[in-house]
Amino acid sequence: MPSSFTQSSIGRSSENSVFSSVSSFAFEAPSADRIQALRLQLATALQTSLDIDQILTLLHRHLKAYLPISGIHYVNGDAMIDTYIGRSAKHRCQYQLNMQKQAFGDISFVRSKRFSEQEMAFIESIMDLVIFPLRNALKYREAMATAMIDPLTGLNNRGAMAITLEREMERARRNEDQDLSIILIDVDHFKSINDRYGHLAGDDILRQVARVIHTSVRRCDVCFRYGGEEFLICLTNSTLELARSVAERVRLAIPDQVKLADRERPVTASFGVAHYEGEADWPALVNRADQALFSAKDQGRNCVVTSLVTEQDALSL
Ligand SMILES: Nc1nc2c(ncn2[C@@H]2O[C@H](COP(=O)(O)OP(=O)(O)OP(=O)(O)O)[C@@H](O)[C@H]2O)c(=O)[nH]1
Repeated sequence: MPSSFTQSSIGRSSENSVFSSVSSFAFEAPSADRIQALRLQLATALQTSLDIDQILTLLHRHLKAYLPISGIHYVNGDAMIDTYIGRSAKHRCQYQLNMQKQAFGDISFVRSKRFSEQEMAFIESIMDLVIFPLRNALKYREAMATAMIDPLTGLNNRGAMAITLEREMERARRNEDQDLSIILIDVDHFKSINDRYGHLAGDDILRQVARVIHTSVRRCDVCFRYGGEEFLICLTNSTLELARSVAERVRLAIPDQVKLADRERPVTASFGVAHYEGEADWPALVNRADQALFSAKDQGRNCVVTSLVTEQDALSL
């Protein structure tokens, strides 16, 4: 842990400089012993979590025992975080969190009554305990996001896919009338593209295909690189017919938008589509899409095949 952190690295926002000189209710500054006890409790509690909302909730809970506050607002533009714990209110006391020239966002304490200088001094006496857990939580969040992204295409990777499919299948199970479909996509004759144009050109084709897939679906649909030259789209609230029409749209867009250097031959892909029918786990659902994809390859490639579940199949799911 860097030891150079000082109180001055918490920048109190200038907008808080307008405060009434007399607090609208009596705030009795805790004794040095009580502050010491709070610091110990807080330090112990805040280091139990790497979740930003949970850290703020713990901070809110501990502070409330000493100082009446309605809520805590935390904003970090770089990390795209804007989160509120508790209730919003008119007055705020805001701090910029900085450590070793790095910014970790702005934190505001809010309530309906103005904060006095004494109260702000009290808040500042514990603020150094907040910055380390928040910094660790931000780093953890960033690491998790990186671990879920395929570096070549920028799409979500297979690990993220397993988590998403399990979550969406669970949701569809809970809400029985909610549809869920997936599309498995495999670039046709990709080995020959690599062989003829080289591996780097092959990589470029994969990036272009990923872009076409990503831009052809709704914002709520999630796209993954399943592996090699295979991609998967998870379509929430989508029937088999809707998923089929999306697959058809992507199928037509690929040869239109993906370009090989010499433009001699179009790049195409084959598609397998499956609707969730109560499978026990995600590999069972992907396996049905894979069988449909296999049929698409067998039927000459550059086509969409949907997986139809017979009554007999449904019984064995
Ligand atoms: N450039 C590049 N190639 C990859 C990557 N991952 C897998 N491949 C190649 O993708 C090719 C896939 O070939 P096959 O599985 O034979 O499939 P295909 O040639 O597309 O044939 P069909 O699927 O039957 O149309 C292999 O040559 C792999 O080496 C990658 O990240 N970049």
